[in-house]
Amino acid sequence: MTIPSFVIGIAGGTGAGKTTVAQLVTENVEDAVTRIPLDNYYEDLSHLDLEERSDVNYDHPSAFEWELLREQLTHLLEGRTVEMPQYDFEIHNRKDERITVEPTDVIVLEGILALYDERINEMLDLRLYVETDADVRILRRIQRDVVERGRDLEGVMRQYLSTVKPMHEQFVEPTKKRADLVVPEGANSVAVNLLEEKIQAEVEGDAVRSWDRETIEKRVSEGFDLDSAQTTE
Ligand SMILES: Nc1ncnc2c1ncn2[C@@H]1O[C@H](COP(=O)(O)OP(=O)(O)O)[C@@H](O)[C@H]1O
Ligand SMILES: O=c1ccn([C@@H]2O[C@H](COP(=O)(O)O)[C@@H](O)[C@H]2O)c(=O)[nH]1
Repeated sequence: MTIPSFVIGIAGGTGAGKTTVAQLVTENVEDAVTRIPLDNYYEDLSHLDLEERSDVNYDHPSAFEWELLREQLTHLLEGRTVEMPQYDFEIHNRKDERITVEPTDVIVLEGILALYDERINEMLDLRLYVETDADVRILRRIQRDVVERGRDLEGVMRQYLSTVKPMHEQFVEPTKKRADLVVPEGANSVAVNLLEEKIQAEVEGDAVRSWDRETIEKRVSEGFDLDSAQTTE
C-alpha cells in the first residue's frame, strides 16, 4: 500500500459547496482518494437524549473530537488503516458502526472547520476555502435540512440565527486567511478543472509542487518578489 502523498483540506460555511467541490475535483482519481468528512468527528453525544442533542452548538470548534481526527489522519499518512466513525444528522449522533478506511494517494478532509486546528493544518498540502454568499448558503441549508435531515423550517431558522451564523463569523470565516486558494461560488468550473488537473498529476506522481509553502517562503526570503512575479521571473 502506498503512503498518501497529498492531503487537501476544504473548508467553508455550511452549504458553501465543500462536498460538491471535494467530489468534483477527485472524480477522475476515485480509487486513489479517501474523503474524510469532518462531520464524522463530531463528539459522541450518546450520554445526552435527543432533545438535549438538538440544542448542542454544532458549529463551535469544541463540538469536534480533534484528537481522534489528528490520530486517524496521522495513521493514514503512515500508511495504516483506520476505523472511521460515521455520523447520523437526523439523530445528531455518531452511528454505532465505523467504516474501515485504507490509506490512499490523496486524502480530502472536508468540513466547516477543516482549516481550524493548527496541527491538522500542518498536515495539509493544499488548503482550500469555498466561499459562497450567506444568503445562497442558508437557502441551500433550509432545503437540505428539511428534505434530507428531517428538520422543520422553524428549527433550521432558530439554529441558523443562534449558532450557525455567529459561529461562522467567529470561527469559520477567519480560517479563510489560512487557505492557499479561495474557491468562489463553490463548484466554479475553472477552479474545479485546475484542481482536478493538479490532483491527477499528484496521483500520477509527476506533480510540481507549485503551491508548496516552504518553497515559496524560501524564495521570498531569497528576495523573490511575489507581487511582481511576472516581471521578475
Ligand atoms: N456551484 C454550485 N451551484 C449550484 N448548486 C450548488 C453548487 N455547489 C453546491 N451546490 C448545491 O448546494 C447544496 C450544498 O452543497 P454541498 O456541497 O453539500 O455544501 P457543503 O458541503 O459546503 O455544506 C447541494 O445541494 C449542492 O448540490
Ligand atoms: O448533529 C448535527 C451536526 C451538525 N449540524 C450542522 O451541520 C453543519 C455542517 O455540515 P455542512 O455539510 O458543512 O453544512 C453545521 O453548520 C452544523 O450546524 C447539525 O445541524 N446537526
